[in-house]
Amino acid sequence: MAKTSLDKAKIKFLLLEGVHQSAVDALHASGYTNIDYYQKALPDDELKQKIADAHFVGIRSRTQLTDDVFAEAKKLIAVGCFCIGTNQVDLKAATEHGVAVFNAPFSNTRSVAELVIAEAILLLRGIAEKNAAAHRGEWMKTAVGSYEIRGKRLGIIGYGSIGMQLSVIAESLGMEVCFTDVVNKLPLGNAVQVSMGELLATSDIVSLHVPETASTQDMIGKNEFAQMKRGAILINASRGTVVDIDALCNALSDAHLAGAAIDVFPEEPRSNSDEFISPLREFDNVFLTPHIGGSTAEAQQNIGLEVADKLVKYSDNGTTTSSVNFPEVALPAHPGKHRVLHIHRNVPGILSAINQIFSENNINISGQYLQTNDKIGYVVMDIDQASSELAQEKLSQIPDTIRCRLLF
Ligand SMILES: NC(=O)C1=CN([C@@H]2O[C@H](COP(=O)(O)OP(=O)(O)OC[C@H]3O[C@@H](n4cnc5c(N)ncnc54)[C@H](O)[C@@H]3O)[C@@H](O)[C@H]2O)C=CC1
Ligand SMILES: O=C(O)C(=O)COP(=O)(O)O
Repeated sequence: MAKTSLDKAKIKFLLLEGVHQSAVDALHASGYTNIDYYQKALPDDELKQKIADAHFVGIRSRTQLTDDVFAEAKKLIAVGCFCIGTNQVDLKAATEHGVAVFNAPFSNTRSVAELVIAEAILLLRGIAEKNAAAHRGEWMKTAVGSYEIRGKRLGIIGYGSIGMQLSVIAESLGMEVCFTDVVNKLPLGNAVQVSMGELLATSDIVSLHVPETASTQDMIGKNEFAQMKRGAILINASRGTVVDIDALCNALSDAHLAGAAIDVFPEEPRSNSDEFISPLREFDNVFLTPHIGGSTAEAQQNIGLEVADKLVKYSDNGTTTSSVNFPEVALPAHPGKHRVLHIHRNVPGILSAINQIFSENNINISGQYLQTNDKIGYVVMDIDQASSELAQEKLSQIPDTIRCRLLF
């Protein structure tokens, strides 16, 4: 088991939102036992209080890590998003505080795609409505407005990991697939890339798979609904901010849309004991699911293992592979040596300042690794034990240093 300069029992992990047990087990197996675990997202003031002495925090999509929260998190080394989206984290603030952020970019992709396909089939058969009616004692046996998905056109907005997975499954069921994306993408199978206008005007089902960004805010509103075919359906398992909910309610009230499946909302309850409030509750022909697109046993277990592993590697030896905000460095073990990790703003002259300190103090470097992105530089040096504290002290004084850690 790798040793760290700080006693592992003192390295505190704050895990929120019911992160899967596999993460806890993986941390324990690597010697990290100081785990503060919560099933729900914490209110802002409690979050600030709990994060103040945490070295690592694990969250899912609900917890907002803002600049204010990072300002309180004086000891924080890394954030693990146990999900795909990282929009809930102020990545700029994380970077400026020298905090590496990791996520699980693929582990729940399949779960989301399967849910979307299931919803597409059920919505084209009017099952949401018929099911709700049956629960009230009504018998809606009719073929009117019921269709197979075979031969129907699926329009995917955002052809990334989930959009592409969905595309393949949909084609295997006999659907025709078109998609739109800000980037030119290699279409899988017979899918075709089209403009947003063409996608909206020709698709029987429109499914959203974009991240939450400024460009996707309210991307589907009144104008977009007006361009959709009468009787089409909308599926949103991306982020709540992507759809204008009032405009969606109007499109449903006017029966312009035949139905919808919405998994994500602009405001989501913090825990299962809080009420879910939405104007969509009145529509029988809308599947409302509590942000569970990625919530399957398979996905959650894999995410737990994947993100815990990334946090452990970063804590044990400084590896940042697949970090979403840090330069990526895959580091070998450093037996018998101390490892200095220097995170700095990416301005000219830092590497030469570092090397000058080593040369002036006669410190031999047995391994040096450097990677930068547009914001920060990450330099890792393996040196003799006798010089490591001096090196850390001197390196910390270099202007534009964000953080300097020592591992052994
Ligand atoms: N409901 C749930 O439980 C889950 C929701 N998600 C959400 O799904 C999103 C997508 O996930 P992935 O497919 O893995 O992400 P991805 O990053 O692989 O794909 C996103 C795609 O959207 C495209 N895109 C970005 N801005 C766009 C715009 N303005 N117009 C058109 N295309 C645009 C990108 O170029 C990319 O191809 C995540 O960011 C997350 O918010 C992810 C997992 C579970
Ligand atoms: O992976 C994502 O981006 C999701 O939206 C899933 O979020 P969750 O972990 O279920 O809160």
